[in-house]
Amino acid sequence: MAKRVSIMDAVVTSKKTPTRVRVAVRLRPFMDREDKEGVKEQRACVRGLDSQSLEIVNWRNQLETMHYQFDAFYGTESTQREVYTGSVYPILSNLLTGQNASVFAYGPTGAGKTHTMLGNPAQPGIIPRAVRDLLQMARAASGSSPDENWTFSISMSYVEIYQEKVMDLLEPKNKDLPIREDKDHKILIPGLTQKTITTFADFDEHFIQASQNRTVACTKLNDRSSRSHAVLLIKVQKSQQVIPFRQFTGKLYLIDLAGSEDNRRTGNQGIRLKESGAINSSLFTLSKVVDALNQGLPRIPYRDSKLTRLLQDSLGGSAHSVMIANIAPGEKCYFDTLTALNFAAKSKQVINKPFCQETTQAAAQFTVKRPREDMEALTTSRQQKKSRADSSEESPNTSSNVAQRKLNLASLDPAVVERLLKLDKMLTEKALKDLPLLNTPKRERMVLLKKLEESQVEIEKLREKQKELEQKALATESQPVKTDSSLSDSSVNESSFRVPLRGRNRITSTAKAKKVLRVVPLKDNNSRQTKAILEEDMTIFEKVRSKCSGQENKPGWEVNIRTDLMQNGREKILNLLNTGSVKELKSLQKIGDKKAKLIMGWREINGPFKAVEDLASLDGMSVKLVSSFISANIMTMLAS
Ligand SMILES: Nc1ncnc2c1ncn2[C@@H]1O[C@H](COP(=O)(O)OP(=O)(O)OP(=O)(O)O)[C@@H](O)[C@H]1O
Repeated sequence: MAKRVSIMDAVVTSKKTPTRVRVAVRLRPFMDREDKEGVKEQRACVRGLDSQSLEIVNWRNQLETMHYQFDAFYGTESTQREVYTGSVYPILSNLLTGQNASVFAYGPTGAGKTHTMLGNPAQPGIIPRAVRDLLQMARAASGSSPDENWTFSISMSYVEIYQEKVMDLLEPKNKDLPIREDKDHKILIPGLTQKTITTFADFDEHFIQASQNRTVACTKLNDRSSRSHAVLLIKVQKSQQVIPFRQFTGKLYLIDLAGSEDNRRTGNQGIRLKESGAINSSLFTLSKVVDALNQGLPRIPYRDSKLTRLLQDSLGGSAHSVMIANIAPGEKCYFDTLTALNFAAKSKQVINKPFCQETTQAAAQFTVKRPREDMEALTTSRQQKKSRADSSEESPNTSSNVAQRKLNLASLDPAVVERLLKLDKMLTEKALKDLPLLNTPKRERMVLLKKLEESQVEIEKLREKQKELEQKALATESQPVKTDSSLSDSSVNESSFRVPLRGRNRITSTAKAKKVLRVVPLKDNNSRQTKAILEEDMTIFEKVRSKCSGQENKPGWEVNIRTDLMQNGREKILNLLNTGSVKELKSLQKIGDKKAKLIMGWREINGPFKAVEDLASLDGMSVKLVSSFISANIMTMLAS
């Protein structure tokens, strides 16, 4: 039986390699505003020691300091580029192999999270740099392996979690979107807007517009304080354009968390206080998630807040994660800084298990068949039609059928498909990506359609060839074969036909007749007529062992029947095939109930058989089987 595989059935998951969450700390410089407020005159409570460690004053004893070690420490003089190249760029390549990654900025309000993630036109931050590099990496990888023919498609989504509601920043009317988890524990936001980006200009356009929808407000500690957690999702889809149409999807989360707020210092009231409550509560859940992961607790409270639900992949999940803890230098921020450092320190113990998942789309197109079935498919067009009919009878809900219907939908002229694909390839090669002709799934379907068309033409050609060969073989078989003089028994006519009893052992060379056997009639063995026919017209020879083909042949038997008798027998078989009832047909050798019914059916549809050989077009019959059917019945027919 042919086995059908559904369109997305073939899913391969790579080995999960445990990887620690990477933690970097960035200390921002004193700001002008802090100068005016006299904050700068205060002592800095924290300072860097080297590229990985820092010290902070011990609040219990001002003469002591506490040391912290991280994966990276960026001091007040560090540039946006240093932070990006040191901590973010190294994880980006994972996206192109179908793995997830996430970068999130954590820290108290006003400590520099938005500056680090977004920056400004003069000092672009992680987000614009990562998007630009991903676009470049994808472009370079598209042409790197012409044999495998990979294409990349990059899309973006942008959400904010404002007061425990997921808001679509690309489509502001999508408020309070749900967060779901699929069977592989991957987090999804159904209904979230996704924009394809092929150039950085595309990204800029969507991002700038979406950023205007973000909720920011002036607080005592920050003129433009983020009142929500902002999550930019960049999806990289890598698709193979040739069989087996492998596909990888990597997701990059770039997260600018809202800052923890001490409302005695922010002076928040009313709505700002409410926002602050939601922010602090979700950050508290974030801290509980990290604690639970570090303690190996069976329940991790991801579901206790929208933020942790969304970060599920980044903390203890499948992403390569980088946390950048932003801190401010002033003494006034001491406890916020200490809390951020403690959170950062415990986060670096969290272990993630990144893996990549590969789907193969081609599966639905190709049925897995045993070689025998392939042969049968080639010999009878009828069987082909039947199998096609079978597949269309499948339940409409099976995914293979869905794929089939998709193909039917795209029932375009093959020449049109060919031209569309060529055009699309030209556009891709010329990097006219802002003019996409076909989206990825459409293109894949077109490629599949073309392949299918080509295979069908190929099958048709093979079928023709097979028919030709069969006819040739038949013609050769039905030609008189000259017998060797050594076989010139009086009963063997020169123009006799050879009907093999054992096809494979048939020997037509100079085999010497050893002994003559009399055949016992198959039916009515008392009939005089039969005896006469047998004695007169048939002789069976035991063949001697022969080395004609370089190997020893087993002794075989061969019957030679006079041409006119042979013809007579065939006509009798043909007559029975055309007029016999099921019962009468079953009286023939090698015809059972099923075949008898098939013969009746064939007659009804096509009219009478013109030759016994027409039986080959029945399901389950072949030229070879018909030949052995004739051999098995001819003598009985002659005797009847
Ligand atoms: N490394 C830095 N170099 C120069 N300026 C910085 C740096 N970090 C932060 N700033 C400035 O400090 C101010 C506050 O930073 P930012 O808005 O990024 O803080 P935040 O942590 O995002 O605050 P909130 O949580 O309230 O949104 C901004 O004016 C920003 O430009």
